[in-house]
Amino acid sequence: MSAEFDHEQVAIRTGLRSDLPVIVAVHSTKLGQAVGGCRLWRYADWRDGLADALRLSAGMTAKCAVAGLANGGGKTVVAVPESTVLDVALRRKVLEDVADAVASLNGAYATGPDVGTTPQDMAAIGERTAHVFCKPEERGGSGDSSPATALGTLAALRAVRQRLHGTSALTGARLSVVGLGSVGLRLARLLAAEGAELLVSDIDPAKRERTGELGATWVAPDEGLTADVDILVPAALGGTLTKQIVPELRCAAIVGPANNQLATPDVADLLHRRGIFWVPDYVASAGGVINALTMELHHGTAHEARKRVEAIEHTVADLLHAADHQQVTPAQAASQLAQRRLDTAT
Ligand SMILES: NC(=O)c1ccc[n+]([C@@H]2O[C@H](COP(=O)([O-])OP(=O)(O)OC[C@H]3O[C@@H](n4cnc5c(N)ncnc54)[C@H](O)[C@@H]3O)[C@@H](O)[C@H]2O)c1
Repeated sequence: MSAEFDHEQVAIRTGLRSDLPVIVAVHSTKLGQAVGGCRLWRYADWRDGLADALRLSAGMTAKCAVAGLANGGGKTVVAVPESTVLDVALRRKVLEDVADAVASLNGAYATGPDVGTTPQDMAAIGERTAHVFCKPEERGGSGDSSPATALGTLAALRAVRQRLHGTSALTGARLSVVGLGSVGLRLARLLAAEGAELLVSDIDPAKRERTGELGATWVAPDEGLTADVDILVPAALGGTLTKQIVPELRCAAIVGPANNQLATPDVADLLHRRGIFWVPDYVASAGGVINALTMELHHGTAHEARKRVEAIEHTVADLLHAADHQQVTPAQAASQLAQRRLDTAT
């Protein structure tokens, strides 16, 4: 993030009902209404929550711009002190405070689920403001974003497979999926159905039961990361790609839905120097947000939403091509594309 303040506005208020700090950062509305999830998380110092809101809202601007969405970036963070017990009653008050903060921005920003919040919480927020997405299907929303995120990651994988082996079919491709949660398991099922050869891993040993249905081989997460495969698919938490792990990697490419995969930004250059394609996580994982925004904020059909999610394949193919052409990393090509789209916005 730049050292200069480059957000359009940041609202920080003490929630009237919850008495907790509610932070809404609107980074950009150049391309359209700013969007970004509501993070309900514990912080030792509320200013760490502010730093998260600033960083994550800027990330949403880039994510929407590269995905070709007519939206900008924003984020809500409710910074819960470590000593506070977040019971059902307090949670309800928090959601009402968030709804009022979002409503006060008069449509500049819409919120959705993030770490610590769910589609049900969005329904509660939706009782006080229309500027919310990913409500449950029975409440008129698009519901759980994991299936669309998995589908979008599959599209990104196709582009990389094409680049590596001249075919977009994943049949016979060797992949290591690290993390069998909501997205990882769905993605592994799609890959297994297409005949990919899968290694799967998770820190939760109970997930091992899934290997049978997937026809996959179970390995420890560390082994999964450094396995000799075509494509590594990080689908757990962030920060797994460290400077130390880069020399150990034996994959040709890394494409996965996990957020913030790089421990530090310079790892993108190290991967590039090792000849490993790394598709930025915010590009590969955009399916969920593309689906929700297309259906809920832009009132498109499920079919249109699916087509836009599948178009991630073209986005990634174009980025790999641009990276080659300009002798830059795919990460640099993605941020250049985002900047171009923002610069040309009217
Ligand atoms: N759910 C979405 O629509 C969505 C959208 C964009 C990005 N993402 C990102 O994708 C990733 C997965 O999301 P999810 O919704 O499936 O989460 P999840 O919590 O359902 O699943 C995460 C899985 O990773 C496992 N895990 C945690 N640490 C691990 C480790 N060190 N090694 C191996 N496994 C580990 C957990 O046991 C769990 O099974 C997250 O980084 C999330 O931020 C998700």
